[in-house]
Amino acid sequence: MSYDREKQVAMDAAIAAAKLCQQVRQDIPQAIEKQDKSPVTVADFGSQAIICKALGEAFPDDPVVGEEDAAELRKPEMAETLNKMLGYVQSLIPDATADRVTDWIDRGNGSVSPRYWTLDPIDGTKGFLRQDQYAVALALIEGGDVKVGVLACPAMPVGGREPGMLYVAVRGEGAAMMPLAGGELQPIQVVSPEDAENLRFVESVEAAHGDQSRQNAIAQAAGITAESVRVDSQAKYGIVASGKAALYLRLPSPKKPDYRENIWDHAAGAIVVEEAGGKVTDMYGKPLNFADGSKMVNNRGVVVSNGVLHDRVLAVLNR
Ligand SMILES: Nc1ncnc2c1ncn2[C@@H]1O[C@H](COP(=O)(O)OS(=O)(=O)O)[C@@H](OP(=O)(O)O)[C@H]1O
Ligand SMILES: [Mg+2]
Ligand SMILES: [Mg+2]
Ligand SMILES: [Mg+2]
Repeated sequence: MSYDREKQVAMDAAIAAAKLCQQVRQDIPQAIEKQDKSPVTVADFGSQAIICKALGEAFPDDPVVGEEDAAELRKPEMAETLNKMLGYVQSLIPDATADRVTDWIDRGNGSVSPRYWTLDPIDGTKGFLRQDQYAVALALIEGGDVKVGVLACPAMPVGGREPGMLYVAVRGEGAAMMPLAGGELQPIQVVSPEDAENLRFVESVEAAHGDQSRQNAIAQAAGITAESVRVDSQAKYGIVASGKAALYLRLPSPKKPDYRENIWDHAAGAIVVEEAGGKVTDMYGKPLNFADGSKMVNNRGVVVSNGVLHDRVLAVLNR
């Protein structure tokens, strides 16, 4: 079956959401604290609204499993935030209203199903707030297999031009990237073992999201001598997929041994790397499970590589 329409709708929606995010970021957004103490901004909500609206119109039967929901925003004390967010959405969708945007956001409260989308409207909210990297991440999953993935990375450097790169993949069709400012999709490939300059590894900026000392020790033992490059969000998957790094390691934080990864933090990135010729598993070599729920309860950590390095990294990790 062809996923041309899914790919196009997902790309257009992610590009529109990325525009909103960049507009919000120019105005120096405020962080709102969620119940789990993690930050969210009007851009996270606006991005989810725009993408869920587009998916709802194009694929009304598809559930969307998104990170955010509008319950807090509907509270009277959040009226100012809601209004601010609405203003940004209206710059792209003039007939948006407060009721409509909150409904669009809540389309993201769907459940994992035989066919569903998963959405992280801003992955790397902390990076977004720091003016560093972040990604709008959207993936279509069917029968537990990711079929389409789109990653918009509005802050990704694009040699000499306005920053912003879009990465996209369809199962069986390869991966490609395109500057967000416009241009053609260009096929991408993971790095080959001969390309010593790009045999570096990437990890999260936030120390609490992984185990940086172990990540560095494992990468060294697997033969990567250069220091890690720390990047926020699924931009790390885009960097591996486009051959700018050979490895992305995300090992469980010793401080949060019970943390389980969310599907929306990995699905889009995973297909982009796989279709660029790389490999993605958990730290024990198990495939990431997108079939059972919004958390990958039976996976621990994530190993993303150019493929060639993968077995060596797993061997070092599990010896
Ligand atoms: N303890 C712990 N362990 C692992 N992962 C965690 C943890 N806490 C949060 N998160 C998730 O990390 C998402 C941000 O991605 P990164 O960690 O790759 O980027 S960053 O460098 O930390 O910004 C972040 O995604 P967003 O909430 O979309 O920003 C979280 O879902
Ligand atoms: Mg978050
Ligand atoms: Mg995330
Ligand atoms: Mg997020």
